[in-house]
Amino acid sequence: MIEAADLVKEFSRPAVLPGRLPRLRGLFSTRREVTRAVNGVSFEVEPSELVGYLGPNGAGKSTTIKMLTGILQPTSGVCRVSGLEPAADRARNARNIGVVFGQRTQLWYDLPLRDSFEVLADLYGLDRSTYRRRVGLFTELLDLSEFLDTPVRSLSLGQRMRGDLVAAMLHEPSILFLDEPTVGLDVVAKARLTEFIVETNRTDGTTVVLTTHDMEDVERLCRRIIVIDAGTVLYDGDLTRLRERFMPYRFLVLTVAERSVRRGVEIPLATEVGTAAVGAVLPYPDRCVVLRFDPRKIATPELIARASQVYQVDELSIVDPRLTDVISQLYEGLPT
Ligand SMILES: Nc1ncnc2c1ncn2[C@@H]1O[C@H](COP(=O)(O)OP(=O)(O)OP(=O)(O)O)[C@@H](O)[C@H]1O
Repeated sequence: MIEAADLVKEFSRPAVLPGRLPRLRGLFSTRREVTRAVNGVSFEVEPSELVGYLGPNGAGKSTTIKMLTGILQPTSGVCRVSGLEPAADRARNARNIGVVFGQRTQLWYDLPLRDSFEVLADLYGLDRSTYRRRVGLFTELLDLSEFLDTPVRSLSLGQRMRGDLVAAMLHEPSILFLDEPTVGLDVVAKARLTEFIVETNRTDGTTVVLTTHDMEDVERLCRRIIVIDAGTVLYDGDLTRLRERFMPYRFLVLTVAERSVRRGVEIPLATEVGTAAVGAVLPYPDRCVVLRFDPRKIATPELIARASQVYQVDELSIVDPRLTDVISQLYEGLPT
């Protein structure tokens, strides 16, 4: 469905010259500085996949998305989306894809939301019955009825994002590119949006490429992630396997009756760590014991049984390392 093969994008701009009045001198210089934003990225996305495209600031995520949507022409390499070359076949590509850039809107600020949808429906040549069916469906799923007639400039960020999603999906695209769709949204708005994305992917089989810094979104939505840094792919695969490779342990979090119930018994294959390692997970940190263990070396029930011999346990839970920490580890290239 989507194919990127050795994709490269360079940006070139006039060099900043040293010395006095650099900007003025730059006007008369032919020297240019080149930034290689995407540096040989290759991947494939199958129909109906929901893939997270992750990376730190400036990694080249948006630049990749812009090449796949036809906004930018690659410097070299090839990309194909539903068999089309996006930059060369922009109009046809636009019929197959929906795009949301969270930082920008494709709606018209002065028009009520409904009128923006009408304009887009005309642009896509949707017949009236399809248009009505789609807007009806989205109005219900995303709860738009209260603000359909409100000018876009007066919408809250969450309402505007919901409007942008509908705008991207009116023409029933088979592929959705979402570039930070939940940035700045509160938890309720975020949950509504992510549910909608999951539902669209599941029921319509829409292929989704999602760029985000929000690891909660990633955990909720994606089984597969592609991680890039400095324009190069660092990891492409299953989220579970990423955890296994970079942080192959889990935490057993215990609330104990008293901190002093140790009876000098060792718990092999588990290390006691501070709550900071898993975040403050319990309301009584002074009675909280956190054991780090490798589930490949000791089965969780066995560890729990052993821990119960050492501590008088009131409550327990198993916590995985935070995805943020796993990804940071990946950026640093330090498998444990
Ligand atoms: N139009 C442009 N002209 C020059 N350099 C650019 C341009 N667009 C992006 N870049 C540079 O390319 C690199 C990658 O930028 P890009 O926006 O793709 O990163 P990103 O991974 O989406 O980052 P973020 O998470 O901050 O949005 C950065 O160094 C950026 O400064």
